[in-house]
Amino acid sequence: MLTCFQMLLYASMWGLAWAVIGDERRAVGHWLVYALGLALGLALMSQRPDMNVWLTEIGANVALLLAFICAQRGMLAFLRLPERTGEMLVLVAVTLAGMIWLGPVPQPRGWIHPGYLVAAAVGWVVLSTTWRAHRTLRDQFGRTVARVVATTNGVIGLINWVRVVIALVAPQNIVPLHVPSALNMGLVYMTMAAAASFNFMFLFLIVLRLLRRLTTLVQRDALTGLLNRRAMEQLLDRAWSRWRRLAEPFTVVSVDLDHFKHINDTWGHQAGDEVLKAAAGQLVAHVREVDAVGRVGGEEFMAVLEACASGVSTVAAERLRQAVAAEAVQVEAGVSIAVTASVGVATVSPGDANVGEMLKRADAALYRAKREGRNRVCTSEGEAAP
Ligand SMILES: Nc1nc2c(ncn2[C@@H]2O[C@H](COP(=O)(O)OP(=O)(O)OP(=O)(O)O)[C@@H](O)[C@H]2O)c(=O)[nH]1
Repeated sequence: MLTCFQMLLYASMWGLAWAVIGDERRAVGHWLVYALGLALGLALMSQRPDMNVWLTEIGANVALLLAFICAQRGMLAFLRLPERTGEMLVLVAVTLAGMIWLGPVPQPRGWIHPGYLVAAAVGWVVLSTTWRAHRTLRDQFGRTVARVVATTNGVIGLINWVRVVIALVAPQNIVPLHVPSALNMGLVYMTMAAAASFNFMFLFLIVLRLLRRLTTLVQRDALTGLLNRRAMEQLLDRAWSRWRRLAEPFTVVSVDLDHFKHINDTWGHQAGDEVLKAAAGQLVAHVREVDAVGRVGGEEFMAVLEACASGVSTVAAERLRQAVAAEAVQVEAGVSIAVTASVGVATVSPGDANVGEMLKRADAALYRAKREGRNRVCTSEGEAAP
């Protein structure tokens, strides 16, 4: 009954989550049914041998099997993996047929008991799903999380298979689940611990995913996926601190697309958006991994080049200008347009009192590039040949 109460607590937790977390409703719905199904199955089992034997034997076992299937389908839904519906339907049909054929057996006679049929099926569902989900879990949440889930699920699956093995090799040790025995108590505690771990782990993963989404919303530009102005400012502050402490130079490259208003006016806003995305892709593809690229205004981008002194900064900026100019963007079927960009470069210098002064120098260089004919790189010290 204690385990049943624990499951009802999880059910209320998932019920609450279902009401407030829109994006993960499918997975959360599965876990709500899982906790309710487990609570129902355990409640029915605890009524043995007083209640109807079909309900407490077959009914309870069916509830448990469906509950575990829901738990695993929830995991697959959460990871956006196929939910194996056909496979599960076959499994339920075969197990149900087997249980009905065996009929309710209130006093287990060795392995001849519907409960062991269900235990074998549950073990398979849990372990095979864990196997399938492991790599995706590791890719999305890292090794540690994947290991914790594999261990938790592994324990749940193995508990079920161990029950079947004990029933097969030492049937004399088996006493009905509602009768307290060392084996049964061990099973109950292990099940409680594994269930707690499973439920809290996935609640934690939902929160983690929401946090990641929020971070992305706060730091990324929705159109291009690049860092936004706020994220670039934070990044510049960190680069500035490194410069002050370690004298590690860095360079700011301001990139502004030329005549972008004309592109919008001629081909429409959507075509303009495509041009912005293409330029963003080109910029990201042409900086080093340690560098960062952001969209800091309508058609204005910025690259922060780490550990980059003035000698190489012009070469890097020129590479970015050429990369934008090299990409013809398709704005209509059969119509591609060339886009150019003006670029201003400033490398941090001992004369800068703060990062703002450095940015002003980069902006001044950019305006000079515009004034002097566009599609060129200007540095804050002097113009570089395009
Ligand atoms: N499609 C699209 N256009 C945008 C977006 N943000 C800003 N713009 C447009 O970008 C244009 C910028 O125009 P201007 O500042 O005159 O710059 P420009 O036409 O590139 O001229 P120069 O910089 O002098 O070469 C404006 O028409 C804005 O409406 C956006 O997210 N999508």
